[in-house]
Amino acid sequence: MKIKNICCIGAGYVGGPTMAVIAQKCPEIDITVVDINEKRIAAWNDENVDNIPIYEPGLSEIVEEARDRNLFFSTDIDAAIDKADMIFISVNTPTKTYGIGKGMAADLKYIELCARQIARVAKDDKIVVEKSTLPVRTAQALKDILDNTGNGVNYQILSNPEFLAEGTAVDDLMDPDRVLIGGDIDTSEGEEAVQALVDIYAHWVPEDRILTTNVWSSELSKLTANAFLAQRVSSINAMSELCEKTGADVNEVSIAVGMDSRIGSKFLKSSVGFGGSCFQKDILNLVYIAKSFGLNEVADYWEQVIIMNDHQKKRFASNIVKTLYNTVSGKKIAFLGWAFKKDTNDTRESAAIYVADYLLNEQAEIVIYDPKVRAEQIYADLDYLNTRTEEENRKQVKVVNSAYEACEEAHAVALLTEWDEFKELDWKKIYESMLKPAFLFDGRRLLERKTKEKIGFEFYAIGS
Ligand SMILES: NC(=O)C1=CN([C@@H]2O[C@H](COP(=O)(O)OP(=O)(O)OC[C@H]3O[C@@H](n4cnc5c(N)ncnc54)[C@H](O)[C@@H]3O)[C@@H](O)[C@H]2O)C=CC1
Ligand SMILES: O=C(O)[C@H]1O[C@H](OP(=O)(O)OP(=O)(O)OC[C@H]2O[C@@H](n3ccc(=O)[nH]c3=O)[C@H](O)[C@@H]2O)[C@H](O)[C@@H](O)[C@@H]1O
Repeated sequence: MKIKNICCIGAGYVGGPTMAVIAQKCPEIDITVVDINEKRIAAWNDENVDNIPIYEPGLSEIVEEARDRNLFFSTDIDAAIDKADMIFISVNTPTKTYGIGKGMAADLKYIELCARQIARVAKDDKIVVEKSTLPVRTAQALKDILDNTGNGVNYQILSNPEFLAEGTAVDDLMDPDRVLIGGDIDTSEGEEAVQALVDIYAHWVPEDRILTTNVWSSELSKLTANAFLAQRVSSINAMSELCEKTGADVNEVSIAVGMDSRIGSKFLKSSVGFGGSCFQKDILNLVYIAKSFGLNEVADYWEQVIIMNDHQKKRFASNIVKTLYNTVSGKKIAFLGWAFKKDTNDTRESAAIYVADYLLNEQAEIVIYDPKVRAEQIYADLDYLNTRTEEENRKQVKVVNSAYEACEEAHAVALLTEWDEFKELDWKKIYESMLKPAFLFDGRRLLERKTKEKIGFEFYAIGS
């Protein structure tokens, strides 16, 4: 079966870049990415390609090449569904904030709305692809909704989880470690649907890296991969606290441990804590699923990854207060970085938000600089926590356009995101503009201790 038209529901961090790359690699397929968010679609269509809503190195060039050739962004969801042979669902699946499973389970209302819309609109057979990260067995629920419309349309449901990381989305999509496709491989229709998706990826991914499994293995592998990755960060962060007490250095420990080929060197960088839209939500979801099967030990095991991460963020913030003579009330703290990692404008669950909230509770004044995050986003992140009024957040927090401006007359600088440009700053100039003693807290192990101490900073870095 040859796919001619694809519709992707959800023009976010996954839907946008993923479809842009498929469009570039498969010029014979027409791809329409749709969303209910009109502003987002307008931004994807912005004449100036630098204004597309998601910042990812290399993405704007690809969008520029494929847009209006075989890549389209639209709010006309019905039309795109009607035309498509294959429909990707790439909508958000946040943690539930209400009802049963509140604070843990994945909220599947957006997924269900998509399924109902497809069921209402579709007139001919469709392959529906789960691109969003979903609890294991969600495909069954999708199938129930789609099959019960009684309009004679046949659906094949595939699971094709996305493993891209933000900041490297384009590279990850161009050269993935693996592409995972789960389908109903016991039937010939299922096999045919799986093959249709394999054929798309095979335009640029070597076939030995395209893995096909049953649907449940595919759904569960995505949650497992994120849990394992986050667990590595929590594991090294747990060691960072022990390093600080013993004179060991977490970077040295990480290199020594990572050289064991059974352990591997990647994802062992100690930090102020992992952020991002997915690690926490996906682990909470895993914990919820385990509990719902009565697997309490399994649930507790994975929950500890989150507990450790919360501890790391809190410990970084409380260390700032302790070091600044047990009070930051009325003191100016400069924040370098707000995004949850470098090379992205995404701030979801960024450690910086929680460190700021802690310090604001201690009545600090915070001045923030991030090269890619806008002031409205920073205020929205703080307001979302509901810890204080919007007016108070605006009074206590300022957002500025340069690192130097942020640090001027600050009592302390906290480095929260590992942007490369922070390494190149004129740290002597920063030191001179600060109040003394000038404290520098490196939450990312980005800066070299020796040179900063030589300048005169009181220097603290995670894990040393
Ligand atoms: N952000 C990431 O790096 C990764 C995310 N994922 C998963 O991919 C999924 C999507 O994540 P993101 O792209 O980050 O989310 P996002 O929030 O950036 O984008 C989702 C989009 O779906 C739209 N949407 C929601 N309901 C809709 C509906 N009924 N009809 C049309 N549009 C609708 C929203 O308006 C939004 O623009 C999630 O399940 C996430 O766990 C997987 C791998 C990486
Ligand atoms: O499902 C998802 O959303 C994605 O989640 C992560 O990608 P992402 O969150 O974009 O970014 P990561 O590079 O994984 O970083 C996550 C957080 O962990 C932190 N981190 C990462 C690695 C490390 O060694 N130390 C560390 O503190 C980062 O600073 C960041 O805050 C996974 O890496 C992707 O494979 C997955 O597709």
